[in-house]
Amino acid sequence: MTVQDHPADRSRAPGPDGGSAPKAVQVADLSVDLGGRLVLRGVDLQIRQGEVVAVLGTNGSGKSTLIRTMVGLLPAARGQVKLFGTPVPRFRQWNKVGYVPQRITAAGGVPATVQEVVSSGLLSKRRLFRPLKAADRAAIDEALEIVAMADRRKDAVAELSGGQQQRVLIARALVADPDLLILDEPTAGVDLASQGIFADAIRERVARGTTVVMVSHDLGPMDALIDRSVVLRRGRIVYDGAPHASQTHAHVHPHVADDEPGLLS
Ligand SMILES: Nc1ncnc2c1ncn2[C@@H]1O[C@H](COP(=O)(O)OP(=O)(O)OP(=O)(O)O)[C@@H](O)[C@H]1O
Repeated sequence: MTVQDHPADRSRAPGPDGGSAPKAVQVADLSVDLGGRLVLRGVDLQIRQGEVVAVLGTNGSGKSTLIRTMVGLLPAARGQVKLFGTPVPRFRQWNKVGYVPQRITAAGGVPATVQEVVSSGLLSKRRLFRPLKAADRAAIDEALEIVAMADRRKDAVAELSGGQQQRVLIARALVADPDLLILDEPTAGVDLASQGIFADAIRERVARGTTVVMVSHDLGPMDALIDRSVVLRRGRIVYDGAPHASQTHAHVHPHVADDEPGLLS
C-alpha cells in the first residue's frame, strides 16, 4: 500500500486497490447481548485497509464489547463482523491481526518471561512446541527493540511495571507483523515514556499501511495519527467522521459510568 503523507489524505484516498480490496473490518447491524442486556445495538462500521480509527465514548458505552466481538471473543446476537471479507466465526488468518486487550493479561500469575510472551504472538504462524526458527527469533528481537524491552527479554513479566507489561503486550501484537492492529486502551495507566515508545511503534506501522482500530480515553501522542473517530453511546454509534469534531460528541468522563442502574441482574 502506498504511504500518504497526511493521515486525512490516507483516509480519503481510494488507494491503489481502487476500493476493490476487502475492507479490513466490516461490522453490519451488530447487536451483542451480555447477561441478558443488549450492550451493542445495530452497529454498522466499515474500516478500509490502511485507516486509523479511534473508538471513543463514555465508560460502559460498549467500546470494549465492540472490539472483543471484532476479534471473536464475544458472539453476535444479531448481525455480523467480517475481517478481510471473512465472517469472524470462519476467519482463520489470525496472524494478520494483532490484538492488545484492555487490561493486563500477560502476567496473570503465569511465570512467563518477556520473550515467551512475545513469542506467543507467533503461535498462529507456527505449530505449538516446535522450536523457534531464525526468522521467528529475528521478529521477536525486532518487536522487543521497537518497545525498548530487548534488555529485559529474560525477565519474568510479573516483575515489570504496568507500563512495561503493556509494552510487552504491544510487542506480542506486533511480532507477526499484522495487517490489522486492534488495541483496547493500549496506553491506559501507562507511563509517559512508554506512551511515547508506543506511539512511535504505531506511527511506523501506520506508515507501512497497517490498519489500526484503537479504543482510547486519552489519545495523547497518538492523536495526530487518527484518520477518523467513531463515538459510541449506549451501544450505538452517535458519531462517525473527522477526528476533531468527535471531541464534542465524546463527552468522555473516565470516572462516570454510562450504565443504566438496575438493568444488570
Ligand atoms: N459480562 C458482562 N455481563 C453483563 N454486562 C456486561 C458484561 N461485560 C460488560 N457489561 C456491560 O456492558 C456495557 C458495555 O461495556 P464495555 O466494557 O463494552 O464498555 P466500554 O465502553 O468499553 O467501557 P470502559 O470505557 O469502561 O471500558 C457496560 O454497561 C458493562 O457494564
